[in-house]
Amino acid sequence: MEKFVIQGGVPLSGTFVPAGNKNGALPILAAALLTDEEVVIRNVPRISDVQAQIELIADLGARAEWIGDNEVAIRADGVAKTDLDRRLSERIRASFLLAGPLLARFGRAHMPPPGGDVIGRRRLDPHLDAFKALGATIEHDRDILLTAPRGLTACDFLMDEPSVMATENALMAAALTPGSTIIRNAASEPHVQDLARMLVKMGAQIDGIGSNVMTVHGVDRLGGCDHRVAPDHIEIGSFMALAGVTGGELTIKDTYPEDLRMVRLVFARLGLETDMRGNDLFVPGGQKLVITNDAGGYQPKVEDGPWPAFPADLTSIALALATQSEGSVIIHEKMFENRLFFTDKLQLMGAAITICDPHRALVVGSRRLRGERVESPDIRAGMAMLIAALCAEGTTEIGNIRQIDRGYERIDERLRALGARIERVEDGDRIHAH
Ligand SMILES: CC(=O)N[C@H]1[C@@H](OP(=O)(O)OP(=O)(O)OC[C@H]2O[C@@H](n3ccc(=O)[nH]c3=O)[C@H](O)[C@@H]2O)O[C@H](CO)[C@@H](O)[C@@H]1O
Ligand SMILES: C=C(OP(=O)(O)O)C(=O)O
Repeated sequence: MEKFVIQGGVPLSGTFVPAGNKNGALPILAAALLTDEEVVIRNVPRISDVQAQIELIADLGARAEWIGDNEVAIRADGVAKTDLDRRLSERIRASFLLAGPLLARFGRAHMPPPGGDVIGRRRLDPHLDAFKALGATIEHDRDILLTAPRGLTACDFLMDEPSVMATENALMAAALTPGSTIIRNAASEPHVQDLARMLVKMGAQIDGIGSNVMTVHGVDRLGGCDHRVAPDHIEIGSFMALAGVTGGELTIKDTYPEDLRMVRLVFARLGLETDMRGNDLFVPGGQKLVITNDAGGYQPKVEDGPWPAFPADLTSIALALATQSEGSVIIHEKMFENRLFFTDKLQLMGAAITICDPHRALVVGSRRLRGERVESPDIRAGMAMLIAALCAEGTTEIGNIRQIDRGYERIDERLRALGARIERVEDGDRIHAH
């Protein structure tokens, strides 16, 4: 096991190029199973979740390999089975994204339970409802067996919640189902939009990309394509907060400004001002972070929600940022039951955080943090601890950093390039982590 050892107190400054979107690359890789032609995918983040997805696809019999530092080529003309490897499936949540393509192309998918962040129950019902609406038969024990021996049928269905991955599974299945499928109450996150754009390149026609009603005009055969994954707005938000709490001046290159509007609005409310310079995002250095109250001087809140609301994966990062902002704010994690259960680690470092209920935390900011030994339970909690450690006094050790490596490419190397004092070391002396 490895850990990070961080010396806090150094401003993070310089120019940063964000990686491709983790949650965009994972469905885009899965979509390559929809065709027997070659698919080339660029700007793929080199993270462990992507590696697991590539291994899952290769295990099915497809050719799937890195052809460059961040480029992957997949040719699924040799798929020999539709049963996912159990050990690989339980490593990532995104393994379940192989269900839609396998069901649509081969009429069958045997899905072991997926893995992923343990931040809530993470129901799969919206996926199964979509497959059922498309005409699949479902046998659900611990594993899920999906079959459609006579193929899928275009339909008009309403999701009971705008599930991101269920929308992506439905999009992929419908793209290879002749006829017009309407997906209502669909998710519209940037990665859902990016997947839809790729499916259009492969030969599907999709109306309503970016809205909550999409009509997929599916076909009986999809072609290969060459697709570049959009930049990761969650990583960009993470580095905005890293610069903000350390007082650094940071330029983040080649963003998609439309994907950053809500992040910038909420972070500005927490006192972090940023400017767009074309597609580059500029974080001025030395900002004094002050929380803006609601009109009338009332206490503000930050709450997550389906796009275009504030993204759930930045809730932990917003909470860490808020510990450094003068004032107080309620952080309301509405979508996941357990995401906030990491805040005890920040409290141990000196943050003034009160858990009001499982979904809400009151943060009273501008407390000086001190280095501690902590352990990360999930990807974004790990990033929150990195944010806290980089602005704390003294030394912090963060254990279980494989969680951070799941979602952030070469994070220590890229932080050092901005001036951070961070080392990746063997966690020989098991830290008495909190
Ligand atoms: C691999 C991948 O892409 N993972 C992302 C994907 O997970 P995933 O697709 O699994 O997440 P879902 O969008 O299905 O739902 C996330 C959670 O929010 C709840 N929910 C959802 C919609 C709603 O209106 N109300 C509500 O409470 C769900 O019950 C679930 O508990 O989307 C999540 C929400 O953006 C992100 O945190 C994950 O990083
Ligand atoms: C929750 C996340 O990932 P996953 O759904 O893959 O667990 C995340 O990317 O923050």
